[in-house]
Amino acid sequence: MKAAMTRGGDLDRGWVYIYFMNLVIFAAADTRLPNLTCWDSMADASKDIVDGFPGDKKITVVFVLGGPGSGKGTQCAMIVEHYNFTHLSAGDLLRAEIKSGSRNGVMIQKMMNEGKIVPPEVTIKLLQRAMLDSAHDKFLIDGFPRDEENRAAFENITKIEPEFVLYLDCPEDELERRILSRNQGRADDNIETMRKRFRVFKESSLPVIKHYNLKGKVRKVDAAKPVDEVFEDVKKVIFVPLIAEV
Ligand SMILES: Nc1ncnc2c1ncn2[C@@H]1O[C@H](COP(=O)(O)OP(=O)(O)OP(=O)(O)O)[C@@H](O)[C@H]1O
Ligand SMILES: O=c1ccn([C@@H]2O[C@H](COP(=O)(O)O)[C@@H](O)[C@H]2O)c(=O)[nH]1
Repeated sequence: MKAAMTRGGDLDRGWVYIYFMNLVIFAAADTRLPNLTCWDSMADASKDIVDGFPGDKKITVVFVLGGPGSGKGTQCAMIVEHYNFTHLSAGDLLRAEIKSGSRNGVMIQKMMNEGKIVPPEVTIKLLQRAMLDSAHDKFLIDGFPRDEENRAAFENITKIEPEFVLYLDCPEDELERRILSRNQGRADDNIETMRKRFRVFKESSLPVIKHYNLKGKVRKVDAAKPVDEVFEDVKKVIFVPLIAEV
């Protein structure tokens, strides 16, 4: 009897064990639910980088490329005063991402400090969000795409090809002089990082310019001249024949 009771007790304990194990499994499944939801919402969050642009709105993009300090930001600011364009600087968007404390911030900061190019999925997502948030349909995209990987990814994801590329051509010694006297507190404006950035420009960004040149899409300007003279060339040679002044 005692043995039977014990066996019975063992059986009871067995059922209790199974019951609790089931509870644990259900509870575990339950705690996984928010994770699954989180994955779903992550998929949603990344949706905007894979779906191109909504509607039939025609988006006009001009890429503005040139070495570090060639005057991309300066010329873009002048262009938006005269033409109906919105200026998006890839570098500024990345710096804002660092400041926002996002989980990519540390990685972006490290890449920038070394003059390296941030992975396309990060930069394209920021650009695409900025374009979607804007009511505009004409964009000057400054400092992007920095390499062939970024160029191909941008075209594949957004289905946008630039109208043309504004290439600000400037020799290295002038770029160095400008960067070292810019005085905006940028961590990458020092001689060592500047040289790395220039090397990356030659090795990775020039092939992008060559790619578009083969398609007849590059408008090159001598950016070593004084600011106003560069703008005269930008204006007369490039924008006037193509786009009406506002
Ligand atoms: N044509 C020019 N002549 C002399 N100085 C210039 C000229 N254009 C811009 N600068 C100056 O050179 C510095 C770099 O210019 P800017 O920030 O416009 O270059 P950038 O190409 O946007 O640089 P980065 O790629 O590093 O962001 C600034 O201090 C700016 O005032
Ligand atoms: O498409 C881009 C643009 C920029 N970066 C990184 O940012 C720095 C600074 O860019 P600026 O255009 O000079 O403001 C650049 O050296 C890269 O490290 C990038 O990775 N991708």
